[in-house]
Amino acid sequence: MTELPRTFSDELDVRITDTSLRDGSHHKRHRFTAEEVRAIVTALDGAGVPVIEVSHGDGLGGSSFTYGFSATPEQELIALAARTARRAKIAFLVLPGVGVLDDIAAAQDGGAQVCRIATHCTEADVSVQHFRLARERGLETVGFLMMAHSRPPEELAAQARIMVDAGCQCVHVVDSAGALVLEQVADRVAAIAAEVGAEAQVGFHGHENLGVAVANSVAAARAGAVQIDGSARRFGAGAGNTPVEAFVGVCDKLGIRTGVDFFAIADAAEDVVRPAMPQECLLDRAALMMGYAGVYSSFLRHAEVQAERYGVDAAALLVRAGERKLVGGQEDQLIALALELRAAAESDVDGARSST
Ligand SMILES: CC[C@H](O)CC(=O)C(=O)O
Ligand SMILES: [Mn+2]
Repeated sequence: MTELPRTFSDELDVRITDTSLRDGSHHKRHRFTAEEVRAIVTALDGAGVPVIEVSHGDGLGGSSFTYGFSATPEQELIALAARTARRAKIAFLVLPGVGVLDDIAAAQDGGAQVCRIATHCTEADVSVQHFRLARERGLETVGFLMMAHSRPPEELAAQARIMVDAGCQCVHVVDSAGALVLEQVADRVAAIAAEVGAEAQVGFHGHENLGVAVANSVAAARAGAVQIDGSARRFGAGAGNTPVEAFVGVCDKLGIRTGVDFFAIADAAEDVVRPAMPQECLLDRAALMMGYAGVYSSFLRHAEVQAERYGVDAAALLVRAGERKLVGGQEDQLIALALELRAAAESDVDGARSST
């Protein structure tokens, strides 16, 4: 195995960020209560998870008609999480344009320490002022290159360079669609490490839509990623994220040190996180289609709503979204695609009638 860079401490090979209280927000339609956040932070922190991300699923400012309204204001949840955690750092996500600079300042005032800034993987330039502000304010910074399956490694590396020059301290390969498999992850991590590795870390954020999120996360670590995201019980969009408890168990067996207690995180996932989930994150047909066709995992709930409303199949709608290469922020185009599918189905019926 390639030796892992030891950038955090002599005791840690990879640093895990649990994102159930942010990516899980998509699955829960942004309905987290204060009590759930308190209980989950307490359990994850107790298990030794070093970073816990809390935000609306679409990041700061995401509570809206477009993405769905939060049941509890995210800044309240961030401040509550920061007061609750004894050891873990609290992270938040911001998508420039959805969240604004003032939102970053407010999250830090609430006690958050890690600012994660996400852009589509060809649009890193929109994050420059956000990284600058975050660094000026002394926040730790992470950059998310979302939908990373859609561009080749060298293009991602060029985008990573933009983020790092602006102040990003760790660039994540973000497999938003759960569409990457094994060496496709490793190649992307390695290309970014070759470009920015002397100045910044590389990380990986996986989704389970093709059932390989743990394996992908190991591939990322072996290629040089030192920050790995996951969610206890896979609580995330689509089929969910890399299950933290399984990843920790696999790392224990491979001698990759995460600092997380396997038995404690297994208990947290089962006894605390699962009860807060509306249902398990399923690797069902719709989720599989997202991995196969390369669709944003956060589109799943939106596709289900539009499929129901227009009487079309959610999996077929997601495949069409993949063909059209929709990106985050284009959720409303699912309505147009659902109408197209319905019109196609109606003309099939009319055609069948006129030929009988
Ligand atoms: C809409 C933001 C998105 O959920 C960020 C993320 O976790 C991903 O792209 O996978
Ligand atoms: Mn995600």
